Amino acid sequence: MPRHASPSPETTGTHPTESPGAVVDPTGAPAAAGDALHSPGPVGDAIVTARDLVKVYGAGSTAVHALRGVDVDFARGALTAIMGPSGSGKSTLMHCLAGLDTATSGTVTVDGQRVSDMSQRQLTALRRTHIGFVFQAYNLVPTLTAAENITLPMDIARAGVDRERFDAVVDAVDLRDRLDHRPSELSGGQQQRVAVARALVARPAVVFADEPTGNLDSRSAGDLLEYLRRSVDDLGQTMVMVTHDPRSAAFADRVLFLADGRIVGELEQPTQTGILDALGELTPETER
Ligand SMILES: Nc1ncnc2c1ncn2[C@@H]1O[C@H](COP(=O)(O)OP(=O)(O)OP(=O)(O)O)[C@@H](O)[C@H]1O
Repeated sequence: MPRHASPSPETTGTHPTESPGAVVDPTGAPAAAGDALHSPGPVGDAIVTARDLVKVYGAGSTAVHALRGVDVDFARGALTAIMGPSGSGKSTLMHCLAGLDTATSGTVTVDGQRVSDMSQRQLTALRRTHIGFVFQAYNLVPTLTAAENITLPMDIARAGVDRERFDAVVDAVDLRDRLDHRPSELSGGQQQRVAVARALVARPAVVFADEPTGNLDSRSAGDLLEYLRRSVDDLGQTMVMVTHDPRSAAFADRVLFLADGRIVGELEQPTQTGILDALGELTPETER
């Protein structure tokens, strides 16, 4: 769902800060910003879904209820941000959606495949073929060039590299003139762009990004977010990004808010101001 025809200045994200995104109510009608957060409604053409997802770490009196029955859909070809206070369950949700962790109960479906029923072996195959990952640390191999790092997962899997896709991805993240460089010859932002290209090149159904700009300075972070946005708009890539940063989240089509293991609301077409207002509603005054 391309909607950012021309990226706006990096300092404000792609949405104007002056007009907050609307908080969506359960009937689907946009409500005025500042209203209480409401549960998200259904999403058409969802590529990732979770139903009544529960994750409990430990047992008995020390049990931690990280997810308390999450129902959520992620739309195909959209960039969705997940936000919420520390400990609200963002990483746990992402790990369960991506097959990196197993939920205690509930179901996860990725691209028509029921992740929650899979064996470890099937999960490994799913992650390799259907899911791309971008983490805070770039995790590049220092002895390989940018091009070799991008195709490494496919080389390991002995899968042929689709040159057309490779070119489209390299252009989307603007790495054409850096392909022969090793990571030590690249800036942090360029290294993360290599990591993004590596995540995208196998045409995954969905890319999960965990604080992808966490190691970058403000300018490089803004650039990276533009490239992530372009990957969604130009390549139709579905992307889910966990972030603490309202500026990063403002690049998304939709922001989901977690609190205490539950999805407590969402913003569509979010702005930084709308996100800050929503976070203010969720975060106890003592933690602000
Ligand atoms: N392996 C684990 N064992 C026990 N408890 C865990 C484990 N992983 C996470 N938790 C707990 O589950 C809850 C949710 O953690 P999670 O990391 O998903 O939150 P988060 O929203 O990603 O937090 P942050 O923003 O600080 O990264 C927290 O109370 C956390 O302490």
